[in-house]
Amino acid sequence: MEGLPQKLENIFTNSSLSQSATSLEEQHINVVDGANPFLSQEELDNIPDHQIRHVVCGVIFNEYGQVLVSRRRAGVEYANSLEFPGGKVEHHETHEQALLREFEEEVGITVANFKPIYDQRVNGSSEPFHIYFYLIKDFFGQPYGAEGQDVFWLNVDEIDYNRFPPATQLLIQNFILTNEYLNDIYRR
Ligand SMILES: Nc1nc2c([nH]c(=O)n2[C@H]2C[C@H](O)[C@@H](COP(=O)(O)OP(=O)(O)OP(=O)(O)O)O2)c(=O)[nH]1
Ligand SMILES: [Mg+2]
Repeated sequence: MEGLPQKLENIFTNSSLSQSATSLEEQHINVVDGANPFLSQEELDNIPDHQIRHVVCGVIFNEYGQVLVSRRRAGVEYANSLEFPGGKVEHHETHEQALLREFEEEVGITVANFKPIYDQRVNGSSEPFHIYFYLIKDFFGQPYGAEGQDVFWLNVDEIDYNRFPPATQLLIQNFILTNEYLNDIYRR
């Protein structure tokens, strides 16, 4: 793990999974009841790429190996759950442009140098979406809750993945807590 900051190296070698998942209700995460019918994974996969909404989210580490997290506000899908900053890609945008815009709008920083980590199609409450998570290797500025939301740096060993939406739980379990893969990406 040459080249990685010491703390980040520890994260990638010492992580373990001990918690078991609890339901969203038990976690007090509000799943909005929508009219969207539940689609099987096969049905989700059969939606043409240009007909499904794209969502991009960014995972950023600081020099202490902490990860940037914000809290979703009341009244939105997955209200009060934690999230990685990001949002919906607009029609004219690339994923990179959307990440740049979302990070400026939501946490007031300029981001650069993106590496894809993981993506998944999801049954949203109002429409299906395809969510893409990127590792963001560079950023400029000090993050803050630019939309009035809580934003904070979290030690990776303090992440409770139950507090995130389901797609993000999978990302955390498979690519952040147990991680050789992310380390590989980080070095590329
Ligand atoms: N930002 C973010 N969204 C996530 C995560 N996990 C997850 O399932 N989502 C879902 C929640 C939403 O249904 C969807 C889009 O995110 P969003 O609500 O942030 O979209 P946005 O910033 O464009 O917000 P808006 O303009 O629609 O209000 O992605 C995550 O880790 N971060
Ligand atoms: Mg957002």
